[in-house]
Amino acid sequence: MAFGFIKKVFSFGKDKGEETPADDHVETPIVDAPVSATTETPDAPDLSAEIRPPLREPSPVHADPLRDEIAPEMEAIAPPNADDPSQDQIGDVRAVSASRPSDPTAPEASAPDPSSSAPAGRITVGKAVERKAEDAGSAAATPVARQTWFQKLREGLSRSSRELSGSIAGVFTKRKLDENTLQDLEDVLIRADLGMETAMRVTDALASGRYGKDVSDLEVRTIMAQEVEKVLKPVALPLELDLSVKPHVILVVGVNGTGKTTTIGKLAAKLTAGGLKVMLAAGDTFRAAAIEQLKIWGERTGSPVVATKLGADAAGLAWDAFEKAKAAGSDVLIIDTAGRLQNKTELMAELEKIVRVLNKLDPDAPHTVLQTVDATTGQNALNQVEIFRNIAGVNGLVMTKLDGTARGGILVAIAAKHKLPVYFIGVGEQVDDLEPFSASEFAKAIAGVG
Ligand SMILES: Nc1nc2c(ncn2[C@@H]2O[C@H](COP(=O)(O)OP(=O)(O)OP(=O)(O)O)[C@@H](O)[C@H]2O)c(=O)[nH]1
Repeated sequence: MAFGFIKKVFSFGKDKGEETPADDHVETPIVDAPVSATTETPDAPDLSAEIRPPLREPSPVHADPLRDEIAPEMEAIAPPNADDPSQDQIGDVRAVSASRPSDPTAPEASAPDPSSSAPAGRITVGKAVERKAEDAGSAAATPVARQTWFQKLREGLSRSSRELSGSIAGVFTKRKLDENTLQDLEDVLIRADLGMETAMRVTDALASGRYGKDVSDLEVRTIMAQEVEKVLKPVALPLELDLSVKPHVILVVGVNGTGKTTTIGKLAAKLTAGGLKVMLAAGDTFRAAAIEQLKIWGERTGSPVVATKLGADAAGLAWDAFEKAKAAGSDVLIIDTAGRLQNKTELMAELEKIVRVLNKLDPDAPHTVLQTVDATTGQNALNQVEIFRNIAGVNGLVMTKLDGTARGGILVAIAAKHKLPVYFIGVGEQVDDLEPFSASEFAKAIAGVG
Protein backbone atom coordinates (compact mmCIF):
# COMPACT_ATOMS: atom_id res chain seq x y z
CA MET A 1 0.00 0.00 0.00
CA ALA A 2 1.20 3.46 -0.76
CA PHE A 3 2.56 5.77 1.87
CA GLY A 4 2.79 8.75 -0.42
CA PHE A 5 1.48 11.66 1.55
CA ILE A 6 0.49 14.75 -0.30
CA LYS A 7 0.68 17.98 1.61
CA LYS A 8 -2.65 19.68 1.92
CA VAL A 9 -4.10 22.69 3.61
CA PHE A 10 -7.78 23.32 3.87
CA SER A 11 -9.30 26.53 5.04
CA PHE A 12 -11.84 27.35 7.69
CA GLY A 13 -15.26 28.72 7.07
CA LYS A 14 -17.42 25.73 6.49
CA ASP A 15 -21.10 26.30 6.94
CA LYS A 16 -21.77 24.49 10.16
CA GLY A 17 -25.26 23.70 8.96
CA GLU A 18 -23.71 21.17 6.65
CA GLU A 19 -22.14 19.12 9.37
CA THR A 20 -23.70 15.79 10.01
CA PRO A 21 -25.59 16.16 13.26
CA ALA A 22 -24.04 14.41 16.19
CA ASP A 23 -26.92 12.01 16.56
CA ASP A 24 -27.25 11.26 12.89
CA HIS A 25 -25.43 7.97 12.93
CA VAL A 26 -25.21 5.86 9.91
CA GLU A 27 -26.25 2.65 11.50
CA THR A 28 -25.78 -0.20 9.14
CA PRO A 29 -28.99 -2.12 8.85
CA ILE A 30 -28.39 -5.80 9.25
CA VAL A 31 -29.44 -8.02 6.45
CA ASP A 32 -29.78 -11.57 7.66
CA ALA A 33 -30.71 -13.12 4.37
CA PRO A 34 -27.67 -14.02 2.32
CA VAL A 35 -27.20 -12.07 -0.86
CA SER A 36 -26.36 -13.93 -4.00
CA ALA A 37 -22.75 -14.68 -4.74
CA THR A 38 -20.41 -12.04 -6.01
CA THR A 39 -19.20 -12.03 -9.55
CA GLU A 40 -15.59 -12.85 -10.17
CA THR A 41 -13.39 -10.45 -12.01
CA PRO A 42 -10.14 -11.44 -13.65
CA ASP A 43 -8.06 -9.32 -11.30
CA ALA A 44 -9.41 -10.75 -8.11
CA PRO A 45 -10.40 -14.33 -8.54
CA ASP A 46 -9.67 -15.36 -4.98
CA LEU A 47 -11.23 -12.47 -3.14
CA SER A 48 -14.71 -12.69 -4.53
CA ALA A 49 -15.31 -15.97 -2.83
CA GLU A 50 -14.31 -14.51 0.49
CA ILE A 51 -16.21 -11.29 0.56
CA ARG A 52 -19.43 -11.72 2.37
CA PRO A 53 -22.52 -10.09 0.99
CA PRO A 54 -22.89 -6.41 1.70
CA LEU A 55 -24.24 -5.80 5.16
CA ARG A 56 -27.24 -3.88 3.96
CA GLU A 57 -29.71 -4.24 1.14
CA PRO A 58 -27.52 -3.93 -1.90
CA SER A 59 -28.09 -0.97 -4.16
CA PRO A 60 -27.25 -1.47 -7.83
CA VAL A 61 -23.77 -0.14 -7.15
CA HIS A 62 -23.22 -2.49 -4.23
CA ALA A 63 -24.59 -5.62 -5.80
CA ASP A 64 -21.19 -6.73 -7.00
CA PRO A 65 -18.39 -5.68 -4.72
CA LEU A 66 -15.71 -6.18 -7.31
CA ARG A 67 -17.33 -4.45 -10.21
CA ASP A 68 -15.10 -2.29 -12.37
CA GLU A 69 -17.54 0.60 -12.32
CA ILE A 70 -16.36 1.55 -8.85
CA ALA A 71 -13.17 3.13 -10.12
CA PRO A 72 -14.84 5.73 -12.39
CA GLU A 73 -17.25 6.54 -9.61
CA MET A 74 -14.36 7.28 -7.31
CA GLU A 75 -12.70 9.52 -9.83
CA ALA A 76 -15.86 11.50 -10.25
CA ILE A 77 -16.00 12.19 -6.54
CA ALA A 78 -12.33 12.99 -6.01
CA PRO A 79 -11.75 16.74 -5.72
CA PRO A 80 -9.62 18.24 -8.48
CA ASN A 81 -7.82 20.57 -6.08
CA ALA A 82 -4.34 19.11 -6.13
CA ASP A 83 -3.01 22.04 -8.13
CA ASP A 84 -4.14 24.65 -5.70
CA PRO A 85 -0.90 26.27 -4.48
CA SER A 86 -2.56 27.39 -1.28
CA GLN A 87 -2.74 23.75 -0.29
CA ASP A 88 0.97 23.15 -0.49
CA GLN A 89 1.82 23.17 3.16
CA ILE A 90 3.00 20.37 5.32
CA GLY A 91 0.86 18.63 7.79
CA ASP A 92 -1.75 21.28 8.41
CA VAL A 93 -5.33 20.34 8.12
CA ARG A 94 -7.16 23.58 8.20
CA ALA A 95 -10.83 23.11 7.78
CA VAL A 96 -12.67 23.01 5.38
CA SER A 97 -13.93 22.62 2.02
CA ALA A 98 -14.53 25.58 -0.15
CA SER A 99 -13.12 23.27 -2.74
CA ARG A 100 -15.13 20.26 -1.73
CA PRO A 101 -17.24 19.25 -4.71
CA SER A 102 -20.23 18.41 -2.59
CA ASP A 103 -20.12 21.91 -1.19
CA PRO A 104 -20.14 24.32 -4.12
CA THR A 105 -21.65 27.15 -2.11
CA ALA A 106 -19.07 27.20 0.66
CA PRO A 107 -17.27 30.49 1.36
CA GLU A 108 -13.81 31.38 0.14
CA ALA A 109 -11.06 29.08 1.20
CA SER A 110 -8.95 31.55 3.13
CA ALA A 111 -11.60 33.19 5.23
CA PRO A 112 -11.85 31.69 8.68
CA ASP A 113 -15.28 32.03 10.12
CA PRO A 114 -14.92 33.82 13.45
CA SER A 115 -18.24 32.47 14.57
CA SER A 116 -17.14 28.95 13.83
CA SER A 117 -16.63 26.64 16.78
CA ALA A 118 -13.34 25.57 15.24
CA PRO A 119 -10.37 27.10 17.05
CA ALA A 120 -8.73 30.08 15.43
CA GLY A 121 -5.59 29.48 13.43
CA ARG A 122 -4.39 26.23 12.05
CA ILE A 123 -5.38 22.83 13.22
CA THR A 124 -2.41 20.57 13.02
CA VAL A 125 -2.62 16.88 12.56
CA GLY A 126 0.58 15.41 13.78
CA LYS A 127 2.87 18.26 12.87
CA ALA A 128 6.12 18.02 14.80
CA VAL A 129 5.83 20.36 17.71
CA GLU A 130 9.37 21.62 17.47
CA ARG A 131 8.83 22.52 13.83
CA LYS A 132 5.75 24.48 14.78
CA ALA A 133 7.72 26.40 17.39
CA GLU A 134 10.46 27.12 14.85
CA ASP A 135 7.90 28.34 12.32
CA ALA A 136 6.37 30.64 14.83
CA GLY A 137 9.76 32.00 15.79
CA SER A 138 8.77 34.02 18.84
CA ALA A 139 7.91 33.61 22.46
CA ALA A 140 4.46 34.94 21.71
CA ALA A 141 3.90 31.94 19.49
CA THR A 142 4.25 29.55 22.42
CA PRO A 143 0.71 29.48 23.68
CA VAL A 144 -0.26 28.59 27.19
CA ALA A 145 -1.90 25.42 25.89
CA ARG A 146 1.47 24.09 24.73
CA GLN A 147 3.05 24.71 28.09
CA THR A 148 0.17 22.93 29.70
CA TRP A 149 0.66 20.00 27.39
CA PHE A 150 4.37 19.83 28.12
CA GLN A 151 3.62 19.92 31.82
CA LYS A 152 1.16 17.12 31.26
CA LEU A 153 3.75 15.11 29.41
CA ARG A 154 6.29 15.71 32.15
CA GLU A 155 3.77 14.75 34.74
CA GLY A 156 2.81 11.65 32.79
CA LEU A 157 6.41 10.59 32.40
CA SER A 158 7.36 11.55 35.95
CA ARG A 159 7.39 7.93 37.13
CA SER A 160 9.67 6.92 34.28
CA SER A 161 11.96 9.89 34.80
CA ARG A 162 11.92 9.69 38.59
CA GLU A 163 13.03 6.08 38.58
CA LEU A 164 15.67 6.79 35.98
CA SER A 165 16.96 9.86 37.79
CA GLY A 166 17.15 7.99 41.08
CA SER A 167 19.06 5.11 39.52
CA ILE A 168 21.42 7.43 37.64
CA ALA A 169 22.13 9.42 40.78
CA GLY A 170 22.79 6.13 42.56
CA VAL A 171 25.37 5.12 39.96
CA PHE A 172 27.28 8.38 39.99
CA THR A 173 27.30 9.34 43.64
CA LYS A 174 30.94 9.73 44.61
CA ARG A 175 32.12 7.73 41.62
CA LYS A 176 34.16 8.72 38.61
CA LEU A 177 33.26 7.83 35.07
CA ASP A 178 35.01 4.53 34.45
CA GLU A 179 34.24 1.12 33.00
CA ASN A 180 32.22 0.10 36.05
CA THR A 181 30.06 3.19 36.24
CA LEU A 182 29.48 3.07 32.49
CA GLN A 183 28.41 -0.55 32.77
CA ASP A 184 26.12 0.27 35.67
CA LEU A 185 24.60 3.14 33.72
CA GLU A 186 24.04 0.91 30.71
CA ASP A 187 22.20 -1.56 32.96
CA VAL A 188 20.04 1.22 34.37
CA LEU A 189 19.05 2.40 30.90
CA ILE A 190 18.28 -1.10 29.70
CA ARG A 191 16.18 -1.75 32.79
CA ALA A 192 14.30 1.44 31.98
CA ASP A 193 13.28 -0.16 28.66
CA LEU A 194 15.28 2.22 26.47
CA GLY A 195 16.96 -0.68 24.69
CA MET A 196 20.54 -1.79 24.26
CA GLU A 197 21.23 0.42 21.25
CA THR A 198 20.23 3.66 22.95
CA ALA A 199 21.88 2.65 26.21
CA MET A 200 25.16 2.23 24.36
CA ARG A 201 24.71 5.52 22.53
CA VAL A 202 24.33 7.31 25.83
CA THR A 203 27.30 5.65 27.50
CA ASP A 204 29.50 6.20 24.43
CA ALA A 205 28.56 9.88 24.28
CA LEU A 206 29.22 10.23 27.98
CA ALA A 207 32.57 8.44 27.84
CA SER A 208 33.95 10.58 25.06
CA GLY A 209 35.63 13.53 26.76
CA ARG A 210 34.59 12.72 30.30
CA TYR A 211 36.27 9.40 30.98
CA GLY A 212 38.02 9.37 34.35
CA LYS A 213 36.34 12.58 35.46
CA ASP A 214 33.66 13.40 37.97
CA VAL A 215 30.25 13.77 36.38
CA SER A 216 27.04 14.94 37.97
CA ASP A 217 23.81 13.05 37.48
CA LEU A 218 22.38 16.17 35.81
CA GLU A 219 25.19 16.04 33.26
CA VAL A 220 24.40 12.40 32.60
CA ARG A 221 20.71 13.12 32.19
CA THR A 222 21.40 16.04 29.89
CA ILE A 223 23.50 13.84 27.63
CA MET A 224 20.89 11.14 27.82
CA ALA A 225 18.23 13.63 26.68
CA GLN A 226 20.40 14.68 23.75
CA GLU A 227 21.01 11.12 22.63
CA VAL A 228 17.40 10.05 23.10
CA GLU A 229 16.28 13.02 21.03
CA LYS A 230 18.63 11.94 18.22
CA VAL A 231 17.02 8.49 18.21
CA LEU A 232 13.50 9.91 18.27
CA LYS A 233 13.85 12.77 15.83
CA PRO A 234 13.58 10.68 12.64
CA VAL A 235 10.32 9.10 13.81
CA ALA A 236 8.67 12.27 15.13
CA LEU A 237 6.73 12.91 11.97
CA PRO A 238 3.41 14.60 11.36
CA LEU A 239 0.45 12.63 10.15
CA GLU A 240 -0.33 14.04 6.74
CA LEU A 241 -3.54 13.21 5.03
CA ASP A 242 -3.72 12.88 1.30
CA LEU A 243 -7.19 14.16 0.56
CA SER A 244 -6.84 14.20 -3.20
CA VAL A 245 -8.74 10.93 -3.10
CA LYS A 246 -11.44 10.71 -0.49
CA PRO A 247 -11.96 9.21 1.91
CA HIS A 248 -8.49 8.97 3.33
CA VAL A 249 -8.74 5.64 5.12
CA ILE A 250 -7.04 5.19 8.48
CA LEU A 251 -7.07 1.61 9.70
CA VAL A 252 -6.39 1.40 13.41
CA VAL A 253 -4.89 -1.84 14.67
CA GLY A 254 -3.34 -3.08 17.89
CA VAL A 255 -3.79 -5.52 20.73
CA ASN A 256 -7.02 -5.34 22.75
CA GLY A 257 -6.98 -2.68 25.36
CA THR A 258 -4.07 -0.73 23.93
CA GLY A 259 -6.35 2.25 23.32
CA LYS A 260 -7.52 1.87 19.72
CA THR A 261 -11.06 3.08 20.25
CA THR A 262 -10.06 5.89 22.56
CA THR A 263 -7.37 7.04 20.14
CA ILE A 264 -9.86 6.97 17.28
CA GLY A 265 -12.15 9.21 19.30
CA LYS A 266 -9.36 11.63 20.15
CA LEU A 267 -8.17 11.71 16.55
CA ALA A 268 -11.69 12.22 15.22
CA ALA A 269 -12.02 15.14 17.60
CA LYS A 270 -8.86 16.72 16.21
CA LEU A 271 -9.93 16.22 12.62
CA THR A 272 -13.47 17.45 13.07
CA ALA A 273 -12.21 20.46 15.02
CA GLY A 274 -10.13 21.17 11.94
CA GLY A 275 -13.33 21.10 9.90
CA LEU A 276 -12.82 17.74 8.24
CA LYS A 277 -15.71 15.38 7.72
CA VAL A 278 -14.93 12.17 9.51
CA MET A 279 -16.72 8.83 9.49
CA LEU A 280 -15.98 6.03 11.93
CA ALA A 281 -16.37 2.30 11.37
CA ALA A 282 -16.83 -0.12 14.27
CA GLY A 283 -14.71 -2.91 12.83
CA ASP A 284 -14.12 -4.56 16.18
CA THR A 285 -17.16 -6.73 15.70
CA PHE A 286 -16.15 -9.09 18.48
CA ARG A 287 -16.87 -6.86 21.42
CA ALA A 288 -20.22 -5.19 21.93
CA ALA A 289 -18.58 -2.73 24.30
CA ALA A 290 -16.11 -1.67 21.62
CA ILE A 291 -18.97 -0.88 19.23
CA GLU A 292 -20.83 1.06 21.91
CA GLN A 293 -17.70 2.91 22.91
CA LEU A 294 -17.09 3.99 19.32
CA LYS A 295 -20.65 5.21 19.02
CA ILE A 296 -20.14 7.39 22.07
CA TRP A 297 -17.01 8.87 20.51
CA GLY A 298 -18.96 9.37 17.30
CA GLU A 299 -21.59 11.35 19.17
CA ARG A 300 -19.00 13.40 21.00
CA THR A 301 -17.17 14.33 17.84
CA GLY A 302 -20.11 14.62 15.49
CA SER A 303 -18.80 11.76 13.37
CA PRO A 304 -21.26 9.26 11.90
CA VAL A 305 -20.52 5.70 12.92
CA VAL A 306 -20.98 2.69 10.68
CA ALA A 307 -21.65 -0.37 12.78
CA THR A 308 -23.07 -3.82 12.40
CA LYS A 309 -24.11 -6.72 14.55
CA LEU A 310 -21.77 -8.52 16.87
CA GLY A 311 -19.70 -11.21 15.18
CA ALA A 312 -20.33 -9.90 11.67
CA ASP A 313 -17.62 -9.93 9.04
CA ALA A 314 -15.29 -7.00 9.69
CA ALA A 315 -14.14 -6.82 6.06
CA GLY A 316 -17.76 -6.55 4.93
CA LEU A 317 -18.22 -3.72 7.37
CA ALA A 318 -15.09 -2.00 6.07
CA TRP A 319 -16.46 -2.24 2.54
CA ASP A 320 -19.77 -0.83 3.57
CA ALA A 321 -18.18 1.96 5.57
CA PHE A 322 -15.97 2.97 2.65
CA GLU A 323 -18.93 3.27 0.35
CA LYS A 324 -20.90 5.23 2.92
CA ALA A 325 -17.99 7.55 3.55
CA LYS A 326 -17.60 8.10 -0.15
CA ALA A 327 -21.28 8.77 -0.65
CA ALA A 328 -21.30 11.18 2.27
CA GLY A 329 -18.23 13.03 0.98
CA SER A 330 -16.25 12.23 4.12
CA ASP A 331 -12.65 13.39 4.14
CA VAL A 332 -11.46 10.68 6.47
CA LEU A 333 -12.72 7.22 7.34
CA ILE A 334 -11.27 5.73 10.52
CA ILE A 335 -11.77 2.00 10.96
CA ASP A 336 -11.53 0.32 14.35
CA THR A 337 -10.48 -3.32 14.43
CA ALA A 338 -10.32 -6.22 16.83
CA GLY A 339 -6.99 -7.06 18.38
CA ARG A 340 -7.31 -10.62 19.55
CA LEU A 341 -3.69 -11.54 19.60
CA GLN A 342 -4.58 -14.73 21.45
CA ASN A 343 -5.90 -16.07 18.17
CA LYS A 344 -3.23 -14.90 15.81
CA THR A 345 -4.32 -16.92 12.80
CA GLU A 346 -7.85 -15.56 12.85
CA LEU A 347 -6.67 -12.06 13.54
CA MET A 348 -4.24 -12.23 10.68
CA ALA A 349 -6.89 -13.54 8.31
CA GLU A 350 -9.32 -10.83 9.37
CA LEU A 351 -6.90 -7.93 9.05
CA GLU A 352 -5.53 -9.17 5.75
CA LYS A 353 -9.04 -9.45 4.42
CA ILE A 354 -9.94 -5.93 5.53
CA VAL A 355 -6.85 -4.59 3.77
CA ARG A 356 -7.61 -6.61 0.63
CA VAL A 357 -11.19 -5.41 0.50
CA LEU A 358 -10.21 -1.77 0.96
CA ASN A 359 -7.59 -2.25 -1.73
CA LYS A 360 -10.29 -3.20 -4.17
CA LEU A 361 -12.13 0.04 -3.48
CA ASP A 362 -9.04 2.22 -3.64
CA PRO A 363 -5.72 0.63 -4.56
CA ASP A 364 -3.96 2.87 -2.02
CA ALA A 365 -6.35 2.17 0.85
CA PRO A 366 -5.85 1.86 3.72
CA HIS A 367 -3.70 4.94 3.30
CA THR A 368 -2.60 4.98 6.91
CA VAL A 369 -2.33 1.91 9.12
CA LEU A 370 -1.99 3.17 12.62
CA GLN A 371 -1.04 0.89 15.49
CA THR A 372 -1.76 1.85 19.07
CA VAL A 373 0.94 0.65 21.44
CA ASP A 374 0.36 0.63 25.19
CA ALA A 375 3.47 1.98 26.92
CA THR A 376 2.68 0.09 30.10
CA THR A 377 3.34 -3.25 28.41
CA GLY A 378 7.07 -2.56 28.30
CA GLN A 379 9.19 -4.94 26.23
CA ASN A 380 6.11 -6.77 24.98
CA ALA A 381 5.33 -3.72 22.91
CA LEU A 382 8.36 -4.38 20.71
CA ASN A 383 6.93 -7.76 19.68
CA GLN A 384 3.47 -6.35 19.19
CA VAL A 385 4.78 -3.86 16.66
CA GLU A 386 6.65 -6.63 14.89
CA ILE A 387 3.52 -8.75 14.66
CA PHE A 388 1.11 -6.06 13.48
CA ARG A 389 3.66 -4.66 11.09
CA ASN A 390 3.79 -8.03 9.40
CA ILE A 391 0.07 -8.70 9.54
CA ALA A 392 -1.35 -5.33 8.62
CA GLY A 393 1.47 -3.26 7.15
CA VAL A 394 1.53 -0.76 9.99
CA ASN A 395 3.03 2.52 8.81
CA GLY A 396 2.59 4.70 11.86
CA LEU A 397 2.33 4.43 15.64
CA VAL A 398 0.47 6.04 18.48
CA MET A 399 2.00 5.39 21.88
CA THR A 400 -0.75 5.40 24.49
CA LYS A 401 -0.87 5.47 28.28
CA LEU A 402 2.37 7.32 28.74
CA ASP A 403 0.75 8.89 31.77
CA GLY A 404 1.71 7.28 35.02
CA THR A 405 3.85 4.49 33.61
CA ALA A 406 7.42 3.80 34.63
CA ARG A 407 7.99 2.20 31.24
CA GLY A 408 7.91 5.22 28.93
CA GLY A 409 11.41 4.33 27.77
CA ILE A 410 9.95 1.64 25.55
CA LEU A 411 9.03 4.28 23.00
CA VAL A 412 12.74 4.88 22.47
CA ALA A 413 13.45 1.17 21.99
CA ILE A 414 10.58 0.91 19.49
CA ALA A 415 11.84 3.94 17.58
CA ALA A 416 15.35 2.52 17.43
CA LYS A 417 14.21 -0.91 16.33
CA HIS A 418 11.26 -0.29 14.03
CA LYS A 419 11.89 3.24 12.80
CA LEU A 420 8.18 3.76 12.19
CA PRO A 421 6.73 7.25 12.45
CA VAL A 422 5.26 8.03 15.85
CA TYR A 423 2.43 10.38 15.02
CA PHE A 424 0.87 10.90 18.40
CA ILE A 425 1.20 10.07 22.05
CA GLY A 426 -1.61 9.59 24.55
CA VAL A 427 -1.26 10.73 28.13
CA GLY A 428 -4.75 10.25 29.45
CA GLU A 429 -8.28 9.17 28.73
CA GLN A 430 -9.72 12.56 27.87
CA VAL A 431 -10.43 13.80 24.38
CA ASP A 432 -7.55 16.26 24.36
CA ASP A 433 -5.02 13.82 25.80
CA LEU A 434 -3.54 13.09 22.39
CA GLU A 435 -0.74 15.20 20.98
CA PRO A 436 1.64 15.16 18.06
CA PHE A 437 4.84 13.52 19.13
CA SER A 438 7.79 15.79 19.80
CA ALA A 439 11.23 14.19 20.05
CA SER A 440 12.76 16.96 22.14
CA GLU A 441 9.87 17.30 24.56
CA PHE A 442 9.72 13.57 25.13
CA ALA A 443 13.49 13.27 25.55
CA LYS A 444 13.59 16.11 28.08
CA ALA A 445 10.58 14.82 29.96
CA ILE A 446 11.91 11.30 30.35
CA ALA A 447 15.38 12.52 31.33
CA GLY A 448 13.88 15.04 33.74
CA VAL A 449 15.79 18.01 32.30
CA GLY A 450 14.98 21.30 30.60
N1 LIG B 1 -4.38 6.48 31.16
C1 LIG B 1 -4.65 6.32 29.87
N2 LIG B 1 -5.64 5.48 29.52
C2 LIG B 1 -5.90 5.31 28.22
C3 LIG B 1 -5.18 5.97 27.20
N3 LIG B 1 -5.69 5.57 26.00
C4 LIG B 1 -6.68 4.70 26.28
N4 LIG B 1 -6.81 4.54 27.60
C5 LIG B 1 -7.75 3.68 28.35
O1 LIG B 1 -7.42 2.33 28.07
C6 LIG B 1 -8.58 1.52 28.11
C7 LIG B 1 -8.66 0.70 26.83
O2 LIG B 1 -8.84 1.61 25.78
P1 LIG B 1 -9.66 1.22 24.47
O3 LIG B 1 -9.69 2.43 23.62
O4 LIG B 1 -10.95 0.58 24.83
O5 LIG B 1 -8.71 0.13 23.87
P2 LIG B 1 -8.97 -0.82 22.63
O6 LIG B 1 -7.64 -1.12 22.05
O7 LIG B 1 -9.98 -0.23 21.74
O8 LIG B 1 -9.53 -2.07 23.36
P3 LIG B 1 -10.57 -3.16 22.84
O9 LIG B 1 -11.84 -2.39 22.61
O10 LIG B 1 -10.65 -4.12 23.97
O11 LIG B 1 -10.01 -3.71 21.60
C8 LIG B 1 -9.75 2.47 28.31
O12 LIG B 1 -10.09 2.47 29.67
C9 LIG B 1 -9.18 3.82 27.91
O13 LIG B 1 -9.82 4.88 28.56
C10 LIG B 1 -4.11 6.86 27.59
O14 LIG B 1 -3.39 7.48 26.79
N5 LIG B 1 -3.91 6.98 28.94
